[in-house]
Amino acid sequence: MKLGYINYLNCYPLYYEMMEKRPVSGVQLIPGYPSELNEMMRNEELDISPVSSAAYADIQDEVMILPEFCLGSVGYVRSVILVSNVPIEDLDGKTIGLSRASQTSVVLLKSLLKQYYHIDPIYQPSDPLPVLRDLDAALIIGNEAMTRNPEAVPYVYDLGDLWLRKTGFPVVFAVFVVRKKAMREQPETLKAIISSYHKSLGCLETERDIFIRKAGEKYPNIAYDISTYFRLIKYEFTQELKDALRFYFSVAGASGFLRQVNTLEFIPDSI
Ligand SMILES: C=C(O[C@@H]1C=C(C(=O)O)C=C[C@H]1O)C(=O)O
Repeated sequence: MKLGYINYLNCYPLYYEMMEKRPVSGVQLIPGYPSELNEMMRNEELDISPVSSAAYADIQDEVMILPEFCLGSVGYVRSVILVSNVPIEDLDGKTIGLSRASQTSVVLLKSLLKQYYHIDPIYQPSDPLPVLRDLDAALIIGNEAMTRNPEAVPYVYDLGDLWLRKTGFPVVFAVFVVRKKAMREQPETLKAIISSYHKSLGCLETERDIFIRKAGEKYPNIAYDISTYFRLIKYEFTQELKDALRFYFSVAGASGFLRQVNTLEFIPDSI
């Protein structure tokens, strides 16, 4: 089975067990930016992967969602930010760079600015770590949002925090999906991956110090406290986060930024 891995600190807690301790037999790990994994999932090059929640709208007919895991935040997340040379209210008609690594946060930012700020900026794709000199503002996600950046920026907005304050909802940035075909053909491998994710999250509690140290060794450029970050990211796909995801899809669908998602299709208990 080909299993995607978001090559960011945020995904590490679910993969610690299989990357640092016991590989899951029959599984080939494919690392990438979220947008790359989204694309590979669309092209049937991956069987199971975290994907941007926004990408689920495109592939909803071919996949099912793992009901227990997600990458989310209730408010402040730290790794999804809008950096800007002007206050957010003044971005009408201004140019905003959008990290090519992202899909969920791109749609989230566009929905927020359209529906809640009533402003209409010019968007352009940008490198994951953009040069702000050529832009008025930029959306940055993942590790790139947490590396020490020598460029001083007057305004930094945390999009998890902003979304909660404007809408009252948390954010689910990524969901874990499996192709229906792979689920039918290799249920045992799927179960082994799910079990490894559970064990991994268990290790985050039982051997926290070594876990955090290894995460820091894998991603040495992170400028923030990793232990705190692993508390900000929500890995358990709670009912509150499922409702938040439905809300996100309703806003993004109504804004015309995503295909409508009417139901979240989860894998059955009896795989
Ligand atoms: C919290 C994050 O969530 C992410 C944001 C994503 C997106 O915007 O499409 C996708 C996966 C996650 O990596 C982050 O990148 O820091």
